[in-house]
Amino acid sequence: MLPAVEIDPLGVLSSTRGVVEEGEHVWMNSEQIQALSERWPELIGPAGVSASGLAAGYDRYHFFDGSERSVNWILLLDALNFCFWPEKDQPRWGITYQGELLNGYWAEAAALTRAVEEGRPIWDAAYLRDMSREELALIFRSEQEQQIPLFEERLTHVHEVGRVLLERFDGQFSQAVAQAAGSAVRLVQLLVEAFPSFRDVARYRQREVRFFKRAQICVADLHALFRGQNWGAFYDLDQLTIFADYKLPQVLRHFGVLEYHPTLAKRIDQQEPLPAGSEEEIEIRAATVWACELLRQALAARGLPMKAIEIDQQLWLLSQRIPDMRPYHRTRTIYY
Ligand SMILES: Nc1nc2c(c(CN[C@H]3C=C[C@H](O)[C@@H]3O)cn2[C@@H]2O[C@H](COP(=O)(O)O)[C@@H](O)[C@H]2O)c(=O)[nH]1
Repeated sequence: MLPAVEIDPLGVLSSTRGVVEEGEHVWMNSEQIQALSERWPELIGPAGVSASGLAAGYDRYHFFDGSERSVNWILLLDALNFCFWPEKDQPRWGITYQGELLNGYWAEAAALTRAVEEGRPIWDAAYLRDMSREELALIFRSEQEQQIPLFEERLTHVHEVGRVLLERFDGQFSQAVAQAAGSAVRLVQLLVEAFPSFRDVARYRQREVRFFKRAQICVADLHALFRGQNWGAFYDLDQLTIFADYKLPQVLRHFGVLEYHPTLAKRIDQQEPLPAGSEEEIEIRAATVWACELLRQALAARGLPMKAIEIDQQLWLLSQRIPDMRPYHRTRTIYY
């Protein structure tokens, strides 16, 4: 049985609880959660993330000028922050930035930083609303000739961000942040209500299941890049959950925290596509949310209180450094 959770205003923990309890394809291993909580200090090390919430050195891929332009830039970053992996046996999409070959999320952030440096006003709502296919292709251009996956969906998201910003927030996401009045939960709810592409909600056996991954990470990124100041200041970040992407389940499985039914494990290890909305996909994401909640409780019990978003960041950065993990699940989706 899963423990009770006092506060869950977004309804992510409560809506995923049933999936974890009924799931038949994915399990959590409580001994391995305990073991991971005991290894945590040695794994994460004293460094961990720098005070800014951004791991040292990653700032260079993120445009930041402290103005409302940065607030719009972060919204765009997370409107496009999904699905960077190629078709089976194809090379990954990536870009060369400042002489460094980047792929995945880092390539996305760097491409959007490169765009600003090249004079493309991607922080301007009208420019986003009217962006051409050719312009977006230039923004994500790759020397390796690979096209970023789900290009058309990304163009749709760019237009949506511009249009909704102009319709609802006078072109400035900072106005939405101001309306949230310091509440991360409120801003997540605003994002999900106003921007359809952020409405990361699934259905599992006739029930609604909420993950809100890109809405939650957008708020966490605002907090990190603004170092908790002005548009990055929130009083209830402890009420956010981890962000159910494809790297966290991969690293949790690596530590034996998540276990997959042999049939599912085989499909994932052979990089077979896992349909969006399938029971297996939803069970992987729900178990990821709950495994991190149990890890958070185990860490707190050992005198290591951490927010879910801090556990998320540490696990994700760790997942970027561990070589030769078994593949992550391949669900072609705009949600993560
Ligand atoms: N759960 C969680 N998922 C995260 C992130 C990030 C980057 N954010 C941090 C980076 C710098 C700052 O510290 C930000 O906080 C990207 N992703 C997801 O990973 C996937 C990309 O993986 P790969 O293909 O290997 O690049 C994709 O689903 C993407 O949406 C996170 O932090 N947590």
